Amino acid sequence: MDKVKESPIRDDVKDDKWEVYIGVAISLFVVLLTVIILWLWKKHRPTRNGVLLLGLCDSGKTLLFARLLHDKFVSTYTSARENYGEATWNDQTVKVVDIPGHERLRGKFFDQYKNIAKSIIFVLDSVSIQKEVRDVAEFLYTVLSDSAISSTRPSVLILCNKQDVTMAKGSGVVKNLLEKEMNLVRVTKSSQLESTDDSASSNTFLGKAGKDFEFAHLQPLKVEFAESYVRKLNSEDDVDIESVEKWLAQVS
Ligand SMILES: Nc1nc2c(ncn2[C@@H]2O[C@H](COP(=O)(O)OP(=O)(O)OP(=O)(O)O)[C@@H](O)[C@H]2O)c(=O)[nH]1
Repeated sequence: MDKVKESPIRDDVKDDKWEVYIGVAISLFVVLLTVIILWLWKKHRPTRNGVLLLGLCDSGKTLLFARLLHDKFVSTYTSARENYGEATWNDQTVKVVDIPGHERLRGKFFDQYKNIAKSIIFVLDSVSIQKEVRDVAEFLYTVLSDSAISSTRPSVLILCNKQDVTMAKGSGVVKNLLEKEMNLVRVTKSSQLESTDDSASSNTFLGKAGKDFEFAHLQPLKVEFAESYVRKLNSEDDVDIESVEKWLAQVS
């Protein structure tokens, strides 16, 4: 009887099959690993649904916070820590954080919450703005030039508060005052950076080099201005925060 000769190709075919199986298994493993890594990254990534209330001491942040969240007047004192609460605008639940204005505290709390900022309300006292313009501009410059802010670009509202007081400056005047002062602050900050050769600085240059500072030059970071009062001198329950509520509904 003739012996059936085994084809030498058979082993090669078997080997090829195994290679295909191993290839498919490796591909599946890589896909699965990618899905797991993406899922873990998404789970641990901070959700940007925060509204940060920033500004100097006594600008009215805590009163605004109480109005927005509880629709009531509260007696306030200089905040030593943040106030935190949740509110809903446009069917979106957002975290509202009132950051203390004190110079020694605001940096720490801003750093803690800046990564969740979807929007920032920078509250200022429109009565004392002329006197405080340097401090306001310096803090505002620090906030807007922070690398976390320039990369995530939250919507920014500069709220000219205390409009119930006759001496209060309107938002147009405040904007002009701030643009002039931001120009000076930018020169100081830039020369400070040059003299320290701080190449690791996390702050960005604001506006257009060689041109006077304008908020419009910060695009695509959008900075808007509005007016409000969260109480009247002799009437705690007379408020006007319509501009803020409209803006929040727009940006939430
Ligand atoms: N007339 C008037 N007074 C205001 C207004 N908003 C706040 N105030 C008063 O300003 C003072 C400071 O208000 P707060 O809300 O505590 O200020 P803040 O910005 O939270 O201050 P810090 O906690 O120190 O950062 C309080 O006496 C308020 O009653 C306003 O719109 N009009």
